[in-house]
Amino acid sequence: MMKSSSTLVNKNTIDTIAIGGFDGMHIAHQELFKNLGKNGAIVCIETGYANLTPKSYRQEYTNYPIYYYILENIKKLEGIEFVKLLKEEFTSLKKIVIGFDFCFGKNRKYCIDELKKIFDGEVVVISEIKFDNYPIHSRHIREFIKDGNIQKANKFLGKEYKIYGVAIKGQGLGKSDFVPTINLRIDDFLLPKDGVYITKTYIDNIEYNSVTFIGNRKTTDNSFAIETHILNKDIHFENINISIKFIEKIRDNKKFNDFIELKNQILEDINYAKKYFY
Ligand SMILES: Cc1cc2nc3c(=O)[nH]c(=O)nc-3n(C[C@H](O)[C@H](O)[C@H](O)COP(=O)(O)O)c2cc1C
Ligand SMILES: Nc1ncnc2c1ncn2[C@@H]1O[C@H](COP(=O)(O)OP(=O)(O)O)[C@@H](O)[C@H]1O
Repeated sequence: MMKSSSTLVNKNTIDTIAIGGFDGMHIAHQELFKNLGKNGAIVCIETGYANLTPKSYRQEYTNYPIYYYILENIKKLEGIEFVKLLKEEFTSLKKIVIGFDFCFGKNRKYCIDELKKIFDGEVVVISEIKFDNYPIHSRHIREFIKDGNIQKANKFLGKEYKIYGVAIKGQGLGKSDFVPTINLRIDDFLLPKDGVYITKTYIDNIEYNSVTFIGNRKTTDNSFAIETHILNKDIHFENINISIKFIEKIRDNKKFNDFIELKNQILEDINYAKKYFY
């Protein structure tokens, strides 16, 4: 039932765990982790809809080992059964760190008070963390990203929003008629609103300044594309695994009357991004 992302840590030494979904590994999640001490671990409840840091991508944002429970497998457990499961998994467990709104088990009927009654160790409860008086939650961050409000999403995340994908073949028009681009296929990650963004692109762990287009190529073949143009470099790469960090939205997607108008706009986008970087 449980999958460990860390093979280096002996589970029996873990004395403190933080529990939650932790999609995004945002600022509030990091506040919980500050209470984990030197033998801590993170227990992720996988809901199946995590799309800010899906699957094991959460590990990039913490040095603590992460263990996963599939929600489907544990959601029917009574409180006592869930705590028993945790104690069996982590035989030295003494402390559980949760947020103010943590509930678990059958019909989510067990919350902080019940956990304190059932668990014979310490329960540390973190009160609601806010940014500029606005509560920080993954669902709010998803809305910011869907609105293209990347700067706000990044503030809540405490880092730049990053997605992973693979390079795929494009129309072959970029190089000849516009600017060269890497076309991407992205699975699992939430995509920002259609438009053009200032981004950083990572290939083989090398960071490149870039601009990224997301949307239907209304001016050419109308098909959906995610395309990145690397600034100031003609790159050749073998690795098809690519990641992109979003910094700021430049503009919405648009249909142009002809290729020349689109090319001029792309050159303007590039200049705008260059002003940010250089
Ligand atoms: C910075 C940038 C901005 C773009 N903006 C638009 C746009 O507003 N409307 C559009 O139809 N296509 C836009 N595109 C996509 C171009 O249509 C696309 O790069 C071109 O069709 C080449 O596609 P290919 O790489 O598959 O050959 C943009 C591309 C880049 C790199
Ligand atoms: N803004 C917050 N302040 C304090 N604790 C939080 C906050 N957001 C989440 N938590 C706690 O972090 C853990 C993971 O919560 P989760 O539900 O995955 O986060 P989110 O609410 O962002 O979706 C839970 O124990 C939860 O109570």
